[in-house]
Amino acid sequence: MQLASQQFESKDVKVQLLLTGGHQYTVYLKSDAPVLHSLLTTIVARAYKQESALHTLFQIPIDAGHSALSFSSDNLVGVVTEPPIWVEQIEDEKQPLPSILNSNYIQIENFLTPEEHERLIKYVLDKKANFVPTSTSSKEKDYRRSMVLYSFPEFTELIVKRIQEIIPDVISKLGLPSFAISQIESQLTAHNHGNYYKIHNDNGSPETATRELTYVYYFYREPKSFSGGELLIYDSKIENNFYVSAESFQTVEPRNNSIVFFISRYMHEVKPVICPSKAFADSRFTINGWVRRA
Ligand SMILES: O=C(O)CCC(=O)C(=O)O
Ligand SMILES: [Fe+2]
Repeated sequence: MQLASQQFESKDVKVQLLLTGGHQYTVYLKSDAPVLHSLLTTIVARAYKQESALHTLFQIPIDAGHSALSFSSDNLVGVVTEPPIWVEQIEDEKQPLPSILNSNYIQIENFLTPEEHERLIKYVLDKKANFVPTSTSSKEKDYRRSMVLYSFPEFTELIVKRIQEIIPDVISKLGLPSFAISQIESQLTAHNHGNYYKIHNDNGSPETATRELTYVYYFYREPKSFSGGELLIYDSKIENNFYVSAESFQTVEPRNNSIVFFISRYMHEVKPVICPSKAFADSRFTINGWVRRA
């Protein structure tokens, strides 16, 4: 806060000081006297509840300098000036906007060997008939559209083993304190034309509360026959002492044979996939799941 008193020539001002307890004193000050400026500043500071500005000792000469009027700024309630002195309040530069915490994620390329990747593609094409439509825990309609394969034992073990190998490094790169892992869950999804998953987090229900990290391994047949399907991970901001999702986000490209890790409580969404052929084999595939803490 600043104070801008009008620019005027120095002249005598009759100043009535209103103090706590109903005390009043009248003093005469020059309009450009620093003490007059301090008196007015104190009133403005009180209006803005700036406690730090409210602990000044005022000492004002009275009786032509034969006496001194001393009081603490805490006791100053008001100031009457004659002629009037209007105080213009200039607010400081705008309060900084609530700080945005950029979401942190890591994406690791070439997660599986080319042979494993190829075997996996063959495998999902074989299992097409076992995929079922996805749902969400809230069962909300039109919130999520994709297909999922819940059982794929031939690959679960491989994926979980690979994740276990790198997880300490992932946790440290994400800047998280290490935690004891109880379980690594996995599912296999296919997003085809028009499929998506609207904004959600992965640990918002009692059954999912121990999910600490989400991972998504992306794979598809080359040449790539879809576009879209980006994963948006929303940043956070503090509102009323709570972390809430911000409007800004990080965009993750679902790159073939890459795996992404992020904190399960982050809000995220999958943008609609455009897959002109609509062929299952051209889908955006994932093996994704969650690392649970003990
Ligand atoms: O497919 C993705 O990129 C993310 C999927 C997802 O958010 C989920 O299954 O919870
Ligand atoms: Fe998710």
